[in-house]
Amino acid sequence: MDNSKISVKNLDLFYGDFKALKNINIDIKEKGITALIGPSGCGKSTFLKTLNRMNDLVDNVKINGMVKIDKTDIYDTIDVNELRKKVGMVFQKPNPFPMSIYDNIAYGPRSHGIKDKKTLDELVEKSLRNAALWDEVKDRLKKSALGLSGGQQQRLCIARALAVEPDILLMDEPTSALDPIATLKIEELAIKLKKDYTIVIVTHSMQQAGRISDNTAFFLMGELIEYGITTKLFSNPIKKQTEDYITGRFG
Ligand SMILES: Nc1ncnc2c1ncn2[C@@H]1O[C@H](COP(=O)(O)OP(=O)(O)OP(=O)(O)O)[C@@H](O)[C@H]1O
Repeated sequence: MDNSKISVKNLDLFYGDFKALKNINIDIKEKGITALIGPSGCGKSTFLKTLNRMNDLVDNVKINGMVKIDKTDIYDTIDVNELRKKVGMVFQKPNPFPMSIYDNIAYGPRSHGIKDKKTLDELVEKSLRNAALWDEVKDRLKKSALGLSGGQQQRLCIARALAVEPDILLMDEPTSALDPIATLKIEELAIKLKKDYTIVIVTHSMQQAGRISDNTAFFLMGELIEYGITTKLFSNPIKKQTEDYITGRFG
């Protein structure tokens, strides 16, 4: 599809001899939330990491096929640092750096050459506001990020990802370590951010996929079984495997 933000064609991924992704084809439109669901070990995280080449860091990984972002093959022509600036990532466990809240957010922009204090101050405030954290931390910016609650730390990690002004945000089970209230805040935040960003989120929770995503992709044993509009996939799945999974018959 021509207007895809992310276009994946015939993607296979091997860990050594093990084929973890099998001929994945998917087009993801700009903006909105795409949820990746499926039972443990089906390849959701592996697929997510192909979108910013995080698998490059794993030994013995072999990838065939094509991943295009904005029509550029990310395994061919693009500089990995530029790619990771454009495609931010948030992980399962909040992982703030052991430094102040301010420095956590300023870290990315500084590493991309921004030194001016006023510019950094503005970026820090904007990113924290975007991540719905500013009001809670504006009086303690110089305090350690490790003193924040788990939910605040996860929003800090989202703010840190936003600070380098990405287009795409990858989230790998971002609420699995959080309580229900912190989870709700992250979900509300994701819904707000999807107006401006293309978000791809791995979730174990079908309820979460149903609450926040526009489109859902169901994976099973390394294959993409079904992909479509979330409400339709959950109410009227095309494939039997999808129906079995969403009705709790396996997984
Ligand atoms: N670094 C690795 N080396 C070898 N095999 C791996 C590696 N990472 C993942 N795998 C295997 O690839 C398959 C897919 O794993 P992946 O983590 O992508 O699944 P997942 O759907 O995200 O699972 P979960 O929901 O449990 O996180 C699994 O069989 C897993 O054991």
